[in-house]
Amino acid sequence: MPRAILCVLDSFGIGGAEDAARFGDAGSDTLGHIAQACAAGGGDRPGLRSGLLRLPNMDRLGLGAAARLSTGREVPGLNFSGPPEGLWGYATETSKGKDTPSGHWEIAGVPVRFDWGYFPETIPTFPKDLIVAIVAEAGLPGILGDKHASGTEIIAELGEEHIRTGRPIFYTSADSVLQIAAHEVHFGLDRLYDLCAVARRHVDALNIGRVIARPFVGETAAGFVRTANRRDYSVLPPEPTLLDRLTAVGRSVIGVGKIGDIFAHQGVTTVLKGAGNDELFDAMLRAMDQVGDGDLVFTNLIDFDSLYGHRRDVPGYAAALERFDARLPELLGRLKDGDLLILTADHGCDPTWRGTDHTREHVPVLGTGPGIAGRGIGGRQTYADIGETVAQHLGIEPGPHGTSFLAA
Ligand SMILES: O=P(O)(O)O[C@H]1O[C@H](CO)[C@@H](O)[C@H]1O
Ligand SMILES: [Mn+2]
Ligand SMILES: [Mn+2]
Repeated sequence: MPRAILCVLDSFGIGGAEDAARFGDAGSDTLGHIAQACAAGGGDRPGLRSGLLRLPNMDRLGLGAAARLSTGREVPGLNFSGPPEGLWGYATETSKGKDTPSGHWEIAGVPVRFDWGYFPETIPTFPKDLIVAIVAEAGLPGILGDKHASGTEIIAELGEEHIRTGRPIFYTSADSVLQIAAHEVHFGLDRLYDLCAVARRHVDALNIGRVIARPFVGETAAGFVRTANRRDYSVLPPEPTLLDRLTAVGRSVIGVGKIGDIFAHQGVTTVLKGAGNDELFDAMLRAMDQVGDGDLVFTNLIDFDSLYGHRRDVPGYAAALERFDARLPELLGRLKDGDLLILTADHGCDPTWRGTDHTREHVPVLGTGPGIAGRGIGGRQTYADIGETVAQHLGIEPGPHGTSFLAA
C-alpha cells in the first residue's frame, strides 16, 4: 500500500551549491552557519534555546552525512556516528531562480528553465506605466514603497502613512515578486485581495512569478504584525507537475500549508492550512489519516523561511529546527507499511548572510519508511529526482525530468 509524504522545510539549505556565486551567495550555508553560530554561543536566547544545535532525529536519518557530502565540512552538534538510517544525500537546483515556486516545481518534477522577470534594485523599482495602470484600475490614491524591502521592515517604516493616506505599500525582493502590504481593517482584506488580482493581470506581461497579498494589523509602527491571511497569486507551472500527474489518474494530493498557493491550486485535491509550523505539522499528521493507496501528502513548513531566514534570526531558526526535529518521531510513528517520507527544502535562506533574501544552496534529501534500508543517494543533479522517486514509489509513469533514487 504505497503512500508518500513529502515535507519541505522551507529554506533549509545545506550549503555548497556550485552556482552560488552567480547569485552572490558563494559560501552561504543555512544549516552549517546556524550550527556554527550555535556552537559559538550565537544561537542562545534566554527562554528560547541555548548551546549546540541539536537535531538528533534528522541526524540519525543522515542529515549530518548529507551536509558533509554537500560542503566537505562537519556540522557542529550533528555527531551521529552510526551508519545513517535513512536514504540520505543532497540535491542541486537546476532552475534559474532561487525562489519558492521554482524550488517546489522542480521538486515536483518541473525545473524552471526560463527567466523570470525581476524588478531592479532602484527606487522606484516598478515601471511607472505599470503602477499608473494598477492605480487607475483599482481606484487608488497612489502607492507607497516602490522599492526592494523586507516585509516586516517596510510595514514598520510606512504602515502609519499607509493608514493615514490609504495608499497600499508595494515592494519586491530578489525573487520574481510584487508584494502588496495593506492593513486588514483600515484598507480591508477583501480589497487587498481584489487589488492583488488586478496587479496579477498587469504583471503577466512582465513574467513576474507571484503577486503576494501581505495583510497586517496593529495601529503603530511598533505594533504592526503580519497576519496568516497572506495570499499568493502565482502563474501556472510551465508543464504538468507530479501533482497534476497524480490527480490525472485519480490519486489524492493533500497540500498542507502554502502548497496550494505555490502550485496555483493545480493538482491539489484538498488543502489543509495552519498558522505556524506546529499547526502545519498537526495538519500533516491529520492528512496522513486521510490519504490512501497511491496518494500524496505534500507539506510546506514556512516559518523557517519567513519568520527566521528572511529575518536573519539565528536563535529563532535554530529553535524552529529543534522543534521540528523533536516532533519528527510523531511523524515517523505514523508511517505504515508502504509509506515513503521525504524531508527536503526548496532553497536556502542563511540567517547569517547579508541582506534578507534567499541563498542559493543544495538542499537535504532524507527518505525513510518501514522496510526502507539506510543508503547514501549521493548528490542529485536536480531536485526533480525527488518527484520522480515519489512517482515511482506511487506507481505512476515517469516524467521527462529527473531520475528516481529508489531501486528499479
Ligand atoms: O520580506 P518578506 O515580505 O517576508 O518577503 C519574502 O517573502 C517573499 C515570498 O516568499 C520573498 O520574495 C521574500 O522576499
Ligand atoms: Mn521557500
Ligand atoms: Mn522566502
